[in-house]
This record gives sequence, structure tokens and C-alpha cells, in this order.
Amino acid sequence: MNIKNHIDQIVANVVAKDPDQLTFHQAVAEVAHSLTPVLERNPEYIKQKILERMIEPERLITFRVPWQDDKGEVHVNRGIRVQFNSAIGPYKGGLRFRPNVSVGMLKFLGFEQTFKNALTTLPMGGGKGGSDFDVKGKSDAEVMRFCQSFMTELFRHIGPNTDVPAGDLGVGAREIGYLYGQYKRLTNEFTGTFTGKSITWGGSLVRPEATGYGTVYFAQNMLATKGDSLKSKTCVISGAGNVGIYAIEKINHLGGKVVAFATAEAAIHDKDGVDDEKLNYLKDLVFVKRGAITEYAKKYSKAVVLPSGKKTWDIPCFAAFPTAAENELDVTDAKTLLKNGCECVSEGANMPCTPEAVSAFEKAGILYAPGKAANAGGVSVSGLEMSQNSVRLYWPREQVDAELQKIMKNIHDTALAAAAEYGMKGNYVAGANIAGFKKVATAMIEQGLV
Ligand SMILES: NC(=O)C1=CN([C@@H]2O[C@H](COP(=O)(O)OP(=O)(O)OC[C@H]3O[C@@H](n4cnc5c(N)ncnc54)[C@H](OP(=O)(O)O)[C@@H]3O)[C@@H](O)[C@H]2O)C=CC1
Ligand SMILES: O=C(O)CCC(=O)C(=O)O
Repeated sequence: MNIKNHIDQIVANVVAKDPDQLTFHQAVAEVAHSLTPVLERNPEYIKQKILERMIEPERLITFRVPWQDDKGEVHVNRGIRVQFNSAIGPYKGGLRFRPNVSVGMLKFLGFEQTFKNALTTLPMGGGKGGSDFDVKGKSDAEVMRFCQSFMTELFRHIGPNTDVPAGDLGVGAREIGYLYGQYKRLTNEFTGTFTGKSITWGGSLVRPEATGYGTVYFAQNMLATKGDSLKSKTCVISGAGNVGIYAIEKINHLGGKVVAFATAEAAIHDKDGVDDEKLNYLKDLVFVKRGAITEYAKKYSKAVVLPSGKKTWDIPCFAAFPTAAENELDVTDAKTLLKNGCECVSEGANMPCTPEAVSAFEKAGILYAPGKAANAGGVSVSGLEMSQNSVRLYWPREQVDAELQKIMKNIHDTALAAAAEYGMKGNYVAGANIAGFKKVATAMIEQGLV
């Protein structure tokens, strides 16, 4: 059998089956093509149709979410949970509330999550969920009513040993509180069915920081292979949310300087860098006041708002951290980064670089880490939160952070070793896909035709 043709056919079938699910096609194509040498060496995977089974979610739940705004007007949104793969543990993955959320988007995210969770070494399967609800411009009371309605259906499909959601875009501490409160009311149980909980009621220290910190730890591990580090280096990020803000914090800890960050609405260039004092202001602005980042440029006179159409990737840097959303960094951005001397890209978001941008980085031979490896710190500490909930203990900050660093180094080393084993030295995309796939595939084979 010609393995390349076989894989092309699998990808073509995915496209034909659900033609509108573009990000899902993109995620499947990337993984499938990097598995060519693995399938060549392991005919059992082909015989057992492991890849074909892995691209079909185990279960897909959609439901109606009716809610009332503050004026009493009724609205209806769609709730979705994709329970993608439970071969190595309960389904695990975040909830996203954003107007563009669709089944296809959540399938892409749930598929990626399966590989990411396998890489963490913790016993977690893959899942993802969310709604086309827009949290922007809603009052706390409206968000609460929406979350309560959403959970009134979702609660019957989740549980500490079944499916454990967490946050993602648009779902932060406030939303998790409202969702968990309703879950508890309906089940009459206080269990670890959610992660990212507040530290006073079952959360883990370092979970809020974990994705941003982890992405920077991953970059640190990549740079160490070249005898380099982030010390005194200029960095840029996109996104000024949970992942982006804590990525800035860790870059500061390591002696780097972040000179640009952005939201979907605006990008800021601060050539002096976002030091700890400015970062505290930014945290309060984003997490507490829910204000626009343009306020930052009003407060700090040397910072400027970039002209419309300009992105943080236009600012020269040594390392770039895309921490916003899928396909936010295209090939033009990649070429600009390379032209300006960028040597390291570590993805905090899920699939933020387009395939053409990734090819440009690979061709240039710079250090490039895909999200499913580099942003796995968040779900890793979620796994540690589940462990703490199971034994009803809280671990100290130093212990959780030490575990996080250990896990990120292990993911780095595992991806690097898998890439080298299959003749793709230094290719973290192939390495992460191969290592994640082999772990899940082995579990699926051992569990019979599931
Ligand atoms: N939270 C976590 O633990 C994890 C998150 N991720 C991924 O990281 C990314 C960010 O998540 P998180 O920080 O939690 O989300 P938040 O909602 O906290 O923040 C997202 C930030 O990205 C900006 N943004 C969103 N969409 C776009 C876009 N299309 N172009 C430019 N900027 C955009 C938002 O701007 P605005 O406010 O204007 O919308 C906001 O500043 C997502 O891809 C998520 O899937 C991955 C692993 C774990
Ligand atoms: O912490 C989690 O369970 C999920 C985090 C997440 O959604 C992600 O890794 O993309």
C-alpha cells in the first residue's frame, strides 16, 4: 500500500464528510501527514484503522440554551460538547464562549486536545465545548443566567470520572464560578468536575498562570538546545487575555522584555517593555475592569496604539508568542518576523499559525513549537487540580510550578526524541503529533474495537 495516498484519502474523506469544517480539516491534515513514517513502520495501525477512528469524535452533544437579558428579552444560543477521545482518561478540555463557535471549530479543538493531553503524561482524554454566546457587553447577571442555562443541560453529560471541562476564550474565573455553582446545585455534589476553579473552592495554585508560563517554559527548553535563553531578549505576543498576560509575566521573570501585545480590537507597542508595574495595571484593566487595552497607551505615554492593519508581528523581536486565536498569524506575518530576525516562535494559542506560516518557519530553520505541545501547561495543571481534588488537598505554589516545569520539559524532550526517531530532527510539529498519536493508539488497540 502507498501510505501517502492512503493518508491523502483519509484527509479527503474528512473534507467530503463535513465540507464546512475548515479548521478541523486543517488540524487533521497536519497530524495525518506527519504520521506517514509511523504508519509505514506500524501496519497494525492501518489494519486497526486507528487514524480513521481517532478523527471521529466518540460523542457530539448539541443543545439549546435559552436565557433572558436584563430587559427580559429572550435569547437562544447553541451549546456544544465534543467528547472526542477517552482512551487514556476522562474527556478533558475547555469551554469557549465566542460568537463564531461552531461544531467544526470545537472538533478541531477537541482533536488537538486529545494529542496535547496525551503528551502531558497525565490520564486525560480529549474534549472541548462551548457556545456561540458573546460575553462581551453582557452584564454579570446576564452572564450568570446564560451559564446557569448552559449547565442545566451540560451537567448530565459530565462528571469527575466522565468529562471535566475548564475555561478557554471567553470563559474565565467569572464564568467558571457560575457554571460550577449551577453544576453543584443540580448534582448536590462537590466534586472536581471543573478545573480552573477559584483557589478558595477547589482550584489549584498556578492554574491561572499555567498556560502562559508553560508556553514560555517550552521556549526556554527549545532555546536551551542552542545554548540560548530569553534573558535580555525582545519578545512580542498577541492576545491580552489569560494566556498572553501570564506569558508576559514569565518572560519578565526570565529577564526578557515584551514590547508589544494585542487584543482582537487593538495592538500596543511599548518599546520600553511591559515591566511588572505596568503588568499589574494591565491585569487590573483586563481581568477586573474588563477595559480596552488602548487605556494602557493613555496611561503610559511612551506606549502607542499601532495603526489599524498593523500587528504585533510587525515589531522586530527575537521571540514571538501567538496567544490569541487560530490562524491569527499568516505567511505575511511569518515572513515579516523572519525578516526582522525572529528566532523562536512558541504557540500559546491553539493552531494560531496558518500552515503556510508554519512552512515558512520550518524552511527558515528557526525554533517553532506547535500549540499542542507548547500550550499544554494549562491542561497539565488542570490535571494536577484533578489530583488535588481527588485527595482533597491543596499543594503549595512551588510544588505545582515545579511539576509544571517538569511536565513542559518532558513534553519538549518527548517531541524532540520522537521527531529524531522518525528522521525529522528538530521538527516539534512532527514529534508532538507522533508521540501523542502513539500513546493514544496503543491504548485504543489494548482496549479492543472502541
Ligand atoms: N486558557 C487556557 O488555559 C488555555 C487557552 N488556550 C488557547 O489560548 C488562546 C487564548 O485563550 P485565553 O487567553 O484563555 O482567552 P482570553 O479570552 O482570556 O483572551 C483571549 C485574547 O485574545 C484576543 N483575541 C481573541 N481572538 C482574537 C483574534 N481573532 N485576533 C486577535 N486577537 C484575538 C482577545 O481579544 P478580545 O478581548 O478583543 O476578544 C483576548 O485579548 C486560545 O486559542 C485558547 O484556545 C490554550 C490552552 C489553554
Ligand atoms: O484545562 C483544561 O482542561 C483545558 C485547557 C484547554 O482548553 C486547552 O488546552 O486548549
